[in-house]
Amino acid sequence: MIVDLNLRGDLVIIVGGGNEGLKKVNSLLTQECKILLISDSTNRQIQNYVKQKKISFKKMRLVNANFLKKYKPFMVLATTDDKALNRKIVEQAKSMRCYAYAADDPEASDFAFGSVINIADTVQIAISTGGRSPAMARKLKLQAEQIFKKVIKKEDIYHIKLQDFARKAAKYKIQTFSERKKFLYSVMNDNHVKQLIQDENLKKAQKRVMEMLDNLI
Ligand SMILES: C[C@@]1(CC(=O)O)c2cc3[nH]c(cc4nc(cc5[nH]c(cc(n2)[C@H]1CCC(=O)O)[C@@](C)(CC(=O)O)[C@@H]5CCC(=O)O)C(CC(=O)O)=C4CCC(=O)O)c(CCC(=O)O)c3CC(=O)O
Ligand SMILES: NC(=O)C1=CN([C@@H]2O[C@H](COP(=O)(O)OP(=O)(O)OC[C@H]3O[C@@H](n4cnc5c(N)ncnc54)[C@H](O)[C@@H]3O)[C@@H](O)[C@H]2O)C=CC1
Repeated sequence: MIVDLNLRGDLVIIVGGGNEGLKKVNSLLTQECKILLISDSTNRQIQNYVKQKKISFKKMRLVNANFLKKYKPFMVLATTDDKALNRKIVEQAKSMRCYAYAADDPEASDFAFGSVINIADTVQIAISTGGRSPAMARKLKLQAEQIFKKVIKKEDIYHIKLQDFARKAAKYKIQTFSERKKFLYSVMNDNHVKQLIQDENLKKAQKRVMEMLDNLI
């Protein structure tokens, strides 16, 4: 099952600062969570993230998973190249009731990563082969990316941003679900809104939404 996790404000610990550790940091950076990376060495990209204060870093050579007890993570990702250590980290994380993952151990992990197409940090499309072939998941992503980047247009991204605005305003001002739904579709199909979005004028489109909302009441 593919789900879109809400990690906002949560602590995620990544152990291992190599290729896999970096991939995981990159997936988490957009999620507004706190990221702590623990590793005895890192690469340049990770060092840049530390300098930019996007992640916290502890330089440490681990022999077991006892260090985890000091923290209250929501999720723990073991990405070292030491299988026995990764397994110990997963076991410790599970005993603390947090979500556990090891890059080299799909059986022991609570979840797997999909191959994700990210469009304007607004739409995410995940492809998974359920562990059958990560290489094919990547290949299909590259193929599908070409198509989705044509199908999902700049206007759609603006419409998503405007819908986000409109549904927050509607939740506050319109009492019933069916009326809110009708209103949101009317915003999507409104010719004036469509024109403003064509002109990339989100501010005026938001004003138009508020007018439409006022006209309802
Ligand atoms: C089960 C899963 C759990 C997980 O880690 O999440 C898993 C497990 C493992 N992958 C391994 C190897 C490779 N992984 C990739 C690539 C990706 N792997 C990803 C996900 C997943 N990998 C989950 C299943 C997803 C699914 O099935 O759809 C992607 C989609 C997302 C991501 O990693 O963020 C990302 C592409 C991202 C992108 O670019 O779009 C490549 C290809 C390459 O690098 O070019 C190879 C080499 C070729 C090959 O093996 O296919 C090994 C080591 C095996 C060994 O030692 O031989 C294990 C461990 C094992 O199987 O024991
Ligand atoms: N799930 C996936 O998609 C994939 C998984 N893998 C698996 O992921 C694992 C990691 O791969 P890479 O990141 O490429 O390896 P890597 O060698 O680039 O990185 C390993 C990192 O772990 C750190 N580390 C190792 N032992 C440590 C210890 N005792 N204490 C603290 N830090 C320690 C190292 O300093 C290094 O930063 C491998 O076991 C590999 O089989 C590899 C490719 C894809």
